[in-house]
Amino acid sequence: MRARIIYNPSSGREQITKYLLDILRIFEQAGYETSTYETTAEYLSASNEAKRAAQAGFDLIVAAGGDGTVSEVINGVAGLEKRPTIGIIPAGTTNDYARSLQIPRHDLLEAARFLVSQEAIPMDIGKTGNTYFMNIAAAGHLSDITYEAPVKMKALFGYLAYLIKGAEKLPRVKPIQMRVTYDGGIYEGEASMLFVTLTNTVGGVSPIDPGATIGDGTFTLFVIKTANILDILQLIGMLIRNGKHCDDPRVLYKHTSFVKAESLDGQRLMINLDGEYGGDAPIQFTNLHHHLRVIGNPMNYIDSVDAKEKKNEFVKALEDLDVK
Ligand SMILES: Nc1ncnc2c1ncn2[C@@H]1O[C@H](COP(=O)(O)OP(=O)(O)OP(=O)(O)O)[C@@H](O)[C@H]1O
Repeated sequence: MRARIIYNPSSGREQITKYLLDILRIFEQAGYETSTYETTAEYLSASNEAKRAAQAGFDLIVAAGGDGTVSEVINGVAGLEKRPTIGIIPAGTTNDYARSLQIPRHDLLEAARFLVSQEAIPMDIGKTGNTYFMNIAAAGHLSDITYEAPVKMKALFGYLAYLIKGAEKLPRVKPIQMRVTYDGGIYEGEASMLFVTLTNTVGGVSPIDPGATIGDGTFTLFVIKTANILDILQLIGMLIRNGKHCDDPRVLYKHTSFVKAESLDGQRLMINLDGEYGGDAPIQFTNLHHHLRVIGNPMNYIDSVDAKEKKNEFVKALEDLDVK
């Protein structure tokens, strides 16, 4: 068995290089003939190397970095006929995907030991055009906000902090007349944003969808029909407190294997794929069922202590704003 570790030396707190020899030792001792590749700032360096290594016959490709590196590695191999198993050493700042797979996130060596001791499981990924996403596609005003917000606000908790702190100052969010097509239905009407999710943790908030079964071939689709900031904050409160947002009449909530989103009134509908700009609507997302084998355990997600603390902070911030 051969493993290729693609690591981003600049991810997170730049710790990965320090632990690299120990990580190599863990993989070698587990029976992998292991080599490493250091990514560069050059566009798609992790992607290109992942593709090359897959074509060279590596059995396992480990993305050691943040969500950006993981996304690049997955995009490098997802279009190939023969795809290696993917492992993740979470060395970034948010590490959403690793969180949803329950990979240890606070100790790089523990993550490496986890990878050599756990099974790979088949995961669904999303496809739009020639781009793949593993966690979330978002569209609408919330993604507009992301581009103005500082980099660290990429994650959902960042969005929330931004929304909550700036609630009074935010420009009025104008609804967009949208058509959203999904398995067996069409929503046509006003909406401010939509989310298409594959895992149950986004920006550290989980579960996004208490009714989701990870890897069942469907996305969870949320269309937020309201553009009123107070309504949106209330929905966020429900998401954090009890998951009741799924049943709220201001939300369209579906499980579907494809989604098509269109803007009907000429307003720009920007798409964000796993935290990066991913083009404009009209756009179609397709769920590729069990397309990649990824090491981890996406079931039975339990909030970590830090997730609980963050949730409490947000509930408090919402209460301070008098959002019930
Ligand atoms: N050697 C390098 N020097 C500088 N930047 C790099 C290098 N290698 C990769 N990059 C850049 O790092 C970015 C990806 O970072 P990544 O997501 O892995 O870490 P992060 O931003 O710290 O974590 P997170 O996404 O979890 O916040 C890409 O934009 C990529 O071009």
